[in-house]
Amino acid sequence: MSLITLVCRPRLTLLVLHTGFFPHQFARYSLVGRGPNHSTRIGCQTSPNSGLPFSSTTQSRSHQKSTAKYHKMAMSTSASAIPAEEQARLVEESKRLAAHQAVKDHLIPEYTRIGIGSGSTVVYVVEAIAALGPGVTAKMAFYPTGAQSEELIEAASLNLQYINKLPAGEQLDVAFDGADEVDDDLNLIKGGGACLWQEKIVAASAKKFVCVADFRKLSPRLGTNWKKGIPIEVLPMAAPRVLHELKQMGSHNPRIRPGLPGKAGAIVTDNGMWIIDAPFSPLLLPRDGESGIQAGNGENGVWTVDALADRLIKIPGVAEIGLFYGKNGLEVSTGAQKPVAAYFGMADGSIQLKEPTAS
Ligand SMILES: O=C[C@H](O)[C@H](O)[C@H](O)COP(=O)(O)O
Repeated sequence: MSLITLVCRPRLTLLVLHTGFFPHQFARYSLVGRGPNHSTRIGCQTSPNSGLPFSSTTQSRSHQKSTAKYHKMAMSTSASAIPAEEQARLVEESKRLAAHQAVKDHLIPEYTRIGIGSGSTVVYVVEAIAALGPGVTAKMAFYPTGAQSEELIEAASLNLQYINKLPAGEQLDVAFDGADEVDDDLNLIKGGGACLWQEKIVAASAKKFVCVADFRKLSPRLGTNWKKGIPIEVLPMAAPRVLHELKQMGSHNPRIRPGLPGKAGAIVTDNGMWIIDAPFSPLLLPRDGESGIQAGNGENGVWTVDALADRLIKIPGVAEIGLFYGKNGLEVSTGAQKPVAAYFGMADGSIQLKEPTAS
């Protein structure tokens, strides 16, 4: 890979790179800085993402200038214009591109403890790590977030270790994971593949959590592109009363996720729980509440991410929720749920990187 251009401004850095993944075109790598005011046991599955549109044209105003390229890409890849096979290929290449760049940027050879998330994008994270060879990886231990990532680690002949063996008070150096949707504040929806509880434990155990995704996951607000609802891991015996409470909170048609076609009845997670998918109207960002607008506390079904997450986790019977919110690892030394960086492979072969900026 050869660096062609490097431009740095206070909140915007643009790197233009060639990559080997898209030999037919230049792959661009853009870093978008954000201002504070911008806008049968099935266990973990690879998330089908059928609820996502192939292309997304939604971006906050503050991102319009820096993501003009993104709009161009989205228009040129409308679902009707591109055959399904080509769409699938572009999505897979986008995932691979994001994953390889994230590993290149964040897997420092001196690291010894690495968290590996779940889903179809993480497959390329493991691919990129394995490609580094035993000379780099032999002294590293890899911590899975469920049965699927455990298999990925073993299949790549990487050293498997478990989070319950992490000495108290110590942290992973980095954790990589996918997401179903990522908003302007780097809040995430996760759990589309029925993994979320172990993912949250591993992400919160890492000094830095890095998210990898394809362009369909990029969204100004959670619930804009991902319409299936917020995945909530629940104790099976509590499911009926959790459903009732979710409806009272304004969720539109929350449902227990079925295990079909693989399993009749409810899907069962790696932790023996069920998943409820609870759709809400697109969630506001915390600043909407702070700006004096009377919204975000559930009145008329309108929630901010933080208010909804705080409320959901308190429902008796809820084990964990698929909202990753609050602080990131740059803001707190332990327990952060939000990523310090999110890499999006774009359909035109570029990479968009979202990072928090100091306020
Ligand atoms: O439950 C699944 C996990 O949260 C995944 O990380 C998430 O669904 C994204 O999966 P994928 O990379 O397959 O889109």
